[in-house]
Amino acid sequence: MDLESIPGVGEKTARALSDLDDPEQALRAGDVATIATAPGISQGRAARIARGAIRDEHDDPGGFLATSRAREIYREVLGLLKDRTVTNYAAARLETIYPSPCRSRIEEVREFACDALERDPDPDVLEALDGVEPLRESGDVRVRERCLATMDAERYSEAREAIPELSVEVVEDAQGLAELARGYSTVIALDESFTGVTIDGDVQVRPDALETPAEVVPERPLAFFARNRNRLRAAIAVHRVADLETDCDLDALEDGLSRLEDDGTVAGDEELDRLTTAVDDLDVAAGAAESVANDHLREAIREEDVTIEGADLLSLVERGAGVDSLLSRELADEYAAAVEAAREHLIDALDLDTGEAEIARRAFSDEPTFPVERDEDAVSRLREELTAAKERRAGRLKRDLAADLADQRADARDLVHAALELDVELAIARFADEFECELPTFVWDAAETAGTATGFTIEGGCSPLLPEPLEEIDPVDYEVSGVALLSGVNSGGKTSLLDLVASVVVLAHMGLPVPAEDAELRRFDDLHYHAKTQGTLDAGAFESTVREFADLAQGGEGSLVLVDELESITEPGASAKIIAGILEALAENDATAVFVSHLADEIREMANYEVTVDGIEAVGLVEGELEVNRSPVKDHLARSTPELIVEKLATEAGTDAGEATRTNGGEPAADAQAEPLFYDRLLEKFD
Ligand SMILES: Nc1ncnc2c1ncn2[C@@H]1O[C@H](COP(=O)(O)OP(=O)(O)OP(=O)(O)O)[C@@H](O)[C@H]1O
Repeated sequence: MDLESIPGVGEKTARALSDLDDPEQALRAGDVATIATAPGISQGRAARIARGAIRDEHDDPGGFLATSRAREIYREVLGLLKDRTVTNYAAARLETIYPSPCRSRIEEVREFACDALERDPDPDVLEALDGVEPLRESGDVRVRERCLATMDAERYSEAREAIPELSVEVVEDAQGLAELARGYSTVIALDESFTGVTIDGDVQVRPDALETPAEVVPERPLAFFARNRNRLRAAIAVHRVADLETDCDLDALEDGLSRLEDDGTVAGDEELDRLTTAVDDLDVAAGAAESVANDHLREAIREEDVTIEGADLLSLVERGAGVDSLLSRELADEYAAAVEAAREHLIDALDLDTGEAEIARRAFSDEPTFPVERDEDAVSRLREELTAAKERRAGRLKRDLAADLADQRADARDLVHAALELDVELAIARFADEFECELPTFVWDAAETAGTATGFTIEGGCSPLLPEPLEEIDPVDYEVSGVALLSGVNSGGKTSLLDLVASVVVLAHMGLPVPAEDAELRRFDDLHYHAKTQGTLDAGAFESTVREFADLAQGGEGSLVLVDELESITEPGASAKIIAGILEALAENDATAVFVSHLADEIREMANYEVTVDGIEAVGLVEGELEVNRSPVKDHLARSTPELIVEKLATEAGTDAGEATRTNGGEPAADAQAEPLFYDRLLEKFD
C-alpha cells in the first residue's frame, strides 16, 4: 500500500506511519490505537487517517455529507454513539465509521453491527471496561550490568539495532573480553570463535543471542508486561465477565502478572526476598550481633569473681598484657559463649543458609577482645556472597518469567484489542437498544424494484435528535419516492421529520441500525440537507443559495435532498417560483427530495408537473393546543394552522348562533348572524 495515496496522508505522516510494525494491517482494521502509536499522531488524527484508508480501499469518492446541516446530523448521531462508550479508544474508533455511498463499505460495517447487536451491555462488563486502555510500549529499558561483545563491525551494528537495551562493545580478542568481564557482571560474546575460551567472571558465548532477545534481555518483555499490568488485568476481567472467547490462557497470564513488580522485577519469590532482605539488613544485623556479644560478656564479667594470684597479676602487668589476655585466661568460656551468641544472632537475623552461615561465623573471631568487634573483611565477603546469590536468583527468575510471558505477548495484545472492540460493539448495542433501532433494508439495485424509483420508507421512526424521552415521541411513518413537498401545521413536526429522515439515512449509510421499527431505502450517493434559513437573505446570499441549487439540479441522481422552508430566503411569490423550478429539475434528474414548505399550494401551481404534496395534519385543537398526527398523509395538502383556527371559530360561532336563535324565541339575533358569516367568508378563501 502506498501510504501517501491515502487521502490526507502527506510525506511526513507517511514517514511516521511507516514506523509501525504493520501499518497496512492497522489501517485496514481501523485500529486507531495502533495508528496513534506512530510518532506525532494523536488519536483524533489517527481516526482521520483510518477513515482516509477505508475510503481508499473502497474507492469511496467521499463527500456523502454534502451540506453543513448534513454534517451536523452526522456529528450529532455520532455523538450519541460516542456517549455510550466507556473507553477513549472506542470513541476514537467510532470516528472511523462514517456515512459512505459504497455498498462494500456499508456491508462491511453492517456485518460488524450485526454481531454488535447480539451483545449484552451488562453493567458489570461496562464497569470492567473502565480500566482497559491500548497497550503501551515498554519505553526505554537500559540494563547496565550486562553487555554484548563482538569482534565484527557488522555484527556490532546488528546488535545495537536488535538489542538497544544493552551496551555493545567491540573487542579485539579474548583479552578484551576479560577486561569487559571486570566491568560488567555478565558479558555475552556474539562470536563463535570465542567458544572454549576460559575467562574469569560470567562470560557467555552465544552466537544466537540476537535471535532470542527475551533470553538476553528478559527485562524487555518484563518491562512491557509491568507497564501494562493494570490494562491487562482489566482486559482479563472483561473477558471473564463478558465470557469472551480468547486463545489466551487467562489464568497463566494472570499468574505471570502476579509475579511481576511495577518496576519489572520478579515478585513473590521467598528465596529472592530472603536474599534481598539479608543484603539490606547486613550492616544493622552485624552491629546488633556485636551488641549481643558485648552485653553477654559484660554480664558475665560483672557476675564473675575473678581470683588472680599476686604473682600472676605481677607477671601480667610486667608483660604489659591487656585485659584481652585476662579474658582468655580467666573468662575463656564466657568469651566463647558471647561470640557464639553473636554469630547465632547474625545467622538468625539474616536467616542464612548453611553455606552463608559458614562465612557469617567468620565475622566474629575466636581471638578474645573487649569490646567484641566484627571482622569487616568477613562481613564484606558475606555481603558479596549474598549479593551474587541474589543476582543469580533474580536473573534466573527474570528469565523464567520472561520466557513464560514473552510467548503470551501476541495473545495479550489480542486480548486488549478484543476488549476495546467490545466497547465499540456495546456502544452500538446500547444505542440500538435505547433508541429502539433496527438494521434497515437497502435496495441496492433499481432493478430489484421493477423500475419504480425508490427513495426511502420509514415505519415507526423516532428522531434520536428530539430532546423528549423516547416514550413521549410519537413514532412516524413516512415514505418518499421521487420529489415531494411536505406541508403541515406550525410545530407539526416537519423539521423533526427531516431530522429523522436525515438521521436514518446517515446511520444506514454508516452501516448501522436506524431508529425505526422498519426502514427501507435506496443507496444514496450524497445527502444535501438545507436547514431553515433564518430571515430573508440579502441579494448576495440569495444569489449564492440559488447557485447552490443550480449545482444540485444538475447532479441530483442518487442524491437525497432535504430542504426546510426555503421560502424564507426571499418574498413568498418569488420563493414559490424558484422552489417550483428546483423541484422540476430534481424530478427530471430522478433525485429523491423532500421540501418542507408553507407555500405548497402555490408551488404546486407554479410547477410544470404533478408535484406530490404530503401533509402533516392537525386532527383538531384541544384546549387551544393543536393535536397533530405526526405521520404525513400522502398526497394531501395539510390545512394550515390559521385555517384550522378559523374553522374552529366558524364552528363555535355557528353553534353559538343556533343557541341564540333558540333563546330568542326562534328569531335569529342580528349580531349572532354576522359573526358566522364572516368566518365562512374567510374559510371560503382557504378553499
Ligand atoms: N414525532 C414527534 N413526537 C413528539 N413530539 C414531536 C414530534 N415531532 C415534533 N415534536 C415536537 O414538536 C415540536 C415542533 O416540531 P418541529 O419544529 O419539527 O415542527 P415544525 O412543523 O417544523 O414547526 P414549524 O412549522 O414551526 O417550523 C418539537 O420541538 C417537538 O417537541
